[in-house]
Amino acid sequence: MPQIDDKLAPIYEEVVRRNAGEPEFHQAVREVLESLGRVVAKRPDYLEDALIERICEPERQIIFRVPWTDDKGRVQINRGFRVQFSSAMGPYKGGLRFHPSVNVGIIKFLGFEQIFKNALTGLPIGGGKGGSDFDPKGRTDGEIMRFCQSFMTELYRHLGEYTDVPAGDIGVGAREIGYMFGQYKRLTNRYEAGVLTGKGLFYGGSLARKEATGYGNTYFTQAMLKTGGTDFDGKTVVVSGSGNVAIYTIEKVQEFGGKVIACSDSSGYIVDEGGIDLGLLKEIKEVRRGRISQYVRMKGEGNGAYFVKSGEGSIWDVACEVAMPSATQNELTGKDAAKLVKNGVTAVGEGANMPCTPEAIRTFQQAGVKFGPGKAANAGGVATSALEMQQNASRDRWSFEKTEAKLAEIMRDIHDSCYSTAEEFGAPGDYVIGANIAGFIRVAEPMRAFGVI
Ligand SMILES: NC(=O)C1=CN([C@@H]2O[C@H](COP(=O)(O)OP(=O)(O)OC[C@H]3O[C@@H](n4cnc5c(N)ncnc54)[C@H](O)[C@@H]3O)[C@@H](O)[C@H]2O)C=CC1
Ligand SMILES: O=C(O)CCC(=O)C(=O)O
Repeated sequence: MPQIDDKLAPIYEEVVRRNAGEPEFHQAVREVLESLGRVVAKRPDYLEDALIERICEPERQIIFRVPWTDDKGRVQINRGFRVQFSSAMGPYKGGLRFHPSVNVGIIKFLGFEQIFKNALTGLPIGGGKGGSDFDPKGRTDGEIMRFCQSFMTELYRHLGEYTDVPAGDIGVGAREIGYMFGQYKRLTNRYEAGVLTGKGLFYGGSLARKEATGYGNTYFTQAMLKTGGTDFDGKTVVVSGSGNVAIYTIEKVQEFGGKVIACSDSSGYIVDEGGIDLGLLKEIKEVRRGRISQYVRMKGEGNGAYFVKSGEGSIWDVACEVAMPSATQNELTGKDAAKLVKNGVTAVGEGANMPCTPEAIRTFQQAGVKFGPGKAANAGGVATSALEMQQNASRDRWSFEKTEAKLAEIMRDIHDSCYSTAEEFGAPGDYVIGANIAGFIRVAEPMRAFGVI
């Protein structure tokens, strides 16, 4: 297991002590601190003024009650969160997650990752994350609307285009952003378009934001493949998940000539050896909001597609050359990684946040698999959110082509800065170290300029 430098180990111990029972947050902090040993060896001044300790402590954490009424007239209670982690680079920026597994530790890990990810984009956005333990599964539009309105009725006072700008994440897409924007507008009596991103195209949303995270991961992974003189063309690819990130990863990989043969949801995974039919997948997931097993039923018997129920196998048992985990944290374990390596995987691009466990990352890196960590590889979503903010601030609207071209350029820049930073700090080819160090330096500099705050 990689070690934390002696000078940084007490910081990690204090994070664990102060944030007891939050293993995902510990995991995210540990990975960054493991990388930073190389930085403080060269630049011991970064140890001054508790700068690293301050990065590990959120600027503000908000936890609130969200009461709402279901369709049967019963009052339901959920818990809402917003962790405003770092405003060193700009207003807090990061998504909202609605999922029953949400707790403060999950939101803190996501907010912490977001600081470095947002810094890597080179755009002026700080790091934050929020959400609720609300489960949207099986809820009607009316229930979703009442929940979103209640959630925003508390959260609105902490937001603003210069303060904190949320967007979507798991369980939060254009429908939820629409309800929340409507309630924000009503409560504040302000048409403040830049307060949320991922908005619908009729009221200030950006073209290509919906596609951006999946497309961005595909651009990043393509850049990694190119360092080995290859690309997606003709490669077999597995993408976990079947939500926003997964769908638009599949779309771009197919455009680049790759063949995506499997995807999943929390009920299980499907394999289609002929290549996923994206039109059918979108119909099931974006229109019907259905389960992934419907793919096999709708495709019809004898068409080479099959479904494996959750618990009866893992999507990572499916052999592929490129793996793009795009569902949730710690979904790909050391055992899964060993299986993928045995089956010939050559590159992994993380679409989700922290989908690979530390053991999985180690297994990939030791086997020489090119590994793109989420905070770099999936930064295209938040980068395009920042482009949405630019369009809102200038009352402008860019074409899909212009926005995607900027996204592609940002992803190439992120790739190149991770690659060159890893080399500079003596770890060539290690994108984890490259991303952590490049992101850290960008945040550390303004923090020092601001003094002890
Ligand atoms: N939406 C965005 O722009 C960005 C999202 N991400 C990350 O990408 C991942 C996916 O997010 P979205 O596609 O936006 O969410 P989504 O809600 O559209 O889709 C999530 C997908 O993951 C699956 N999933 C969730 N929990 C699971 C579990 N425990 N086991 C198996 N499958 C599970 C769901 O069934 C669904 O297919 C998350 O880790 C999110 O934090 C990262 C950067 C930006
Ligand atoms: O677009 C955004 O502001 C947030 C995207 C996000 O939540 C993420 O990058 O994980």
